[in-house]
Amino acid sequence: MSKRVAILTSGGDAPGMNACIRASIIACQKANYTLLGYKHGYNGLLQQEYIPLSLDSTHNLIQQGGTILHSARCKELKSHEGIKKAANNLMKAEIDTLIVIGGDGSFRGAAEIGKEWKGQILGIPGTIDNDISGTDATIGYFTAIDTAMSSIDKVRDTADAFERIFLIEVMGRNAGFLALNAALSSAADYVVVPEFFESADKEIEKIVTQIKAQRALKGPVSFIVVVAENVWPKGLSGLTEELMKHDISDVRPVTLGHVQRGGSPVAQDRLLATTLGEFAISLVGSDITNIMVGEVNQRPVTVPLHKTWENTKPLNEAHVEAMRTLMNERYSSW
Ligand SMILES: Nc1ncnc2c1ncn2[C@@H]1O[C@H](COP(=O)(O)OP(=O)(O)O)[C@@H](O)[C@H]1O
Ligand SMILES: O=P(O)(O)OC[C@H]1O[C@](O)(COP(=O)(O)O)[C@@H](O)[C@@H]1O
Repeated sequence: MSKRVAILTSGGDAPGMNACIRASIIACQKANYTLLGYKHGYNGLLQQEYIPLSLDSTHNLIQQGGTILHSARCKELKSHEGIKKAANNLMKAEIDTLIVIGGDGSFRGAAEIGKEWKGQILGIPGTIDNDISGTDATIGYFTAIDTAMSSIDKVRDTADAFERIFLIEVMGRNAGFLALNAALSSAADYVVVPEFFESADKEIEKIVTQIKAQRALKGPVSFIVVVAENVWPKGLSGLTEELMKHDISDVRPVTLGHVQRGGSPVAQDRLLATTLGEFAISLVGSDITNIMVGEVNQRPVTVPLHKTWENTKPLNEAHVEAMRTLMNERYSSW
């Protein structure tokens, strides 16, 4: 039976969102569903700002970063009036299924809409932070690791030339996935992640121990500390001040910033986005609702929306072990 499906991208944009939209368009066309795209995240839903999405939109889309539907954060949806308006607009537009590509905040919004609207709601995880429980990875995460890694490689060149200490801030909101994996893949010397951060005092002792031990062994060489955002009190300037108190100066801070959200998606993000987009459309019309589609051990799964934020996703254990041996505790036994 023909269905009217609406899709939107919400919260921080992530490379691969377009690949997911493309897969959804093609799968809808094959199933003979009408697909509409709400623009500007939930703002478009509240303003009834939508466009038809057809095969005309899919050409050269898989490789484009950002999102052709645009994204936004939407304060109004956090109020009960906003939720009611969204539900009402979905009813007026005769939508059967709403697909939300976004992070945990966007899923909270979707779950609230689900309390007021009887249609089907499907979430697809799209965020560079990878901080969503129930899926091994989120769309955009792999590209962001790559972008951060190649930026750190470049900083390493000048760090080596001057034998300097660099502090590099990586995004991730309140999670350390991006920082840890960018640090491991760029052979950084130390990484500060929220999952293991106890206090600035304890952490600074560990960092200084590693820097001094490394220098005692090798002489003046470069040292790269990757720091997850929102962890160190007063950020990189706070950490620079702490290092100066330990007689470590000539430190340079680098904040990678929003460059980490851009760029053409790498193959892993395109594959994840494509399979999740196709899988979501295969569920349209079923009685599965208020769920996120995800991937665990390379298989598609469905997860109740509330579990995506209620459960905390742990860092990969093997990555944590590698972090200890190769970075944070490398010189502990010297
Ligand atoms: N508790 C909530 N109730 C309703 N809507 C929410 C809630 N939390 C977030 N949202 C909506 O989702 C949008 C995106 O959330 P945000 O946390 O900024 O990004 P992300 O989805 O990437 O985590 C918010 O701007 C808001 O419109
Ligand atoms: O784009 P803004 O509003 O500056 O937000 C920055 C935040 O967005 C992100 O890039 C992505 O986070 P979300 O996917 O949760 O929106 C975070 O890593 C960062 O903390």
